[in-house]
Amino acid sequence: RQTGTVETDAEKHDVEYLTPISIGTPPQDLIVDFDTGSSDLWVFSTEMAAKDIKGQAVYDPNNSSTSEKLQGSTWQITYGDGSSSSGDVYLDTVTIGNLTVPNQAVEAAKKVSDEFTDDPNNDGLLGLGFSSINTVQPTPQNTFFDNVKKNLDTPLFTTDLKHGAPGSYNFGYIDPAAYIGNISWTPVDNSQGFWGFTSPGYAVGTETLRNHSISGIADTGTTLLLLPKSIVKAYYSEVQGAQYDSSQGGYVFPCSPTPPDFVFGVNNGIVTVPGDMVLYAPIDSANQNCFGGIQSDTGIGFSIFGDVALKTSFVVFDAGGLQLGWAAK
Ligand SMILES: CC1CCN(C(=N)N)CC1
Ligand SMILES: CC1CCN(C(=N)N)CC1
Repeated sequence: RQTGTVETDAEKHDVEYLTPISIGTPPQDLIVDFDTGSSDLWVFSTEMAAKDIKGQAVYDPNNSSTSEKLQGSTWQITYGDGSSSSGDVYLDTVTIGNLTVPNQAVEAAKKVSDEFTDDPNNDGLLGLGFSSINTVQPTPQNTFFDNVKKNLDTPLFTTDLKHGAPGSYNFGYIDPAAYIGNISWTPVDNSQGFWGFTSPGYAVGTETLRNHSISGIADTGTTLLLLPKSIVKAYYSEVQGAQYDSSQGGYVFPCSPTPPDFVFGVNNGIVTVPGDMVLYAPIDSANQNCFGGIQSDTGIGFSIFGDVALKTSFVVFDAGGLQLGWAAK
């Protein structure tokens, strides 16, 4: 049985976290977005039109002695922000850190939308959601984690995303040095293929927790913390000068003073999002006004505990116990 670890690094404003992987023989190195909110491993490839590739590394199945085309299989995925990609499928060796899966479904892109073409540092996505929402047709394929978990000491992975510093994804073990205090555990609802859970409530600043069920998903592929409109309104009502700015598509507020912390419950524990993490990014060159890291989940159907929430914590994605563990660090 094994364990593994790989370092992940944030793009500007922690908009996404990029992690190196190797595909094929000899190994082809790509840097991809590990995404617990989806379940396809897809990469830029030599099958794409040259105009759609602007700086990304590509996977060339013809340059891998271990690639094997999954005849007749295709994939197509659209993400929450409207971006999309599609293509065909190979089985090939995929290595993350010291962990290798010999026959991983590698979804080679033939087409990607502009959001991906215009993101030169991102060579694809590695889904860490449940394989039930893999988009390969006619036969959905397993995620890397689903394929590797039988070889792990225990079937879990952990995230330790950080603000403006390298973080890590660990597989098969819980690193006691990576967190402080106790881990708060809560059951996972994977019925929609996500790492879903229900938080019992929230608080603004130092007030006591308000009882308010918040059902959402732990999602490394979403940048912000997207919550019910009523909670977002309650939070920004306590931020001086905060207002909904339709041109920006969300709440903005003066970058100073630092806004209050946002706290959400996890079972009988709490997770604190420090006010300075809610200061997501300046919207003007004078850095006067900032776009909020907490925004509304309207239209999605559930909340999304994205990177703004995850980077405050050490989080255990436990497929064995079907539970999420949140700890401070
Ligand atoms: C429900 C949505 C959450 C954001 N997405 C994602 N991380 N892949 C898409 C699905
Ligand atoms: C979950 C995915 C959403 C779309 N992405 C993007 N536009 N770069 C990547 C992450």
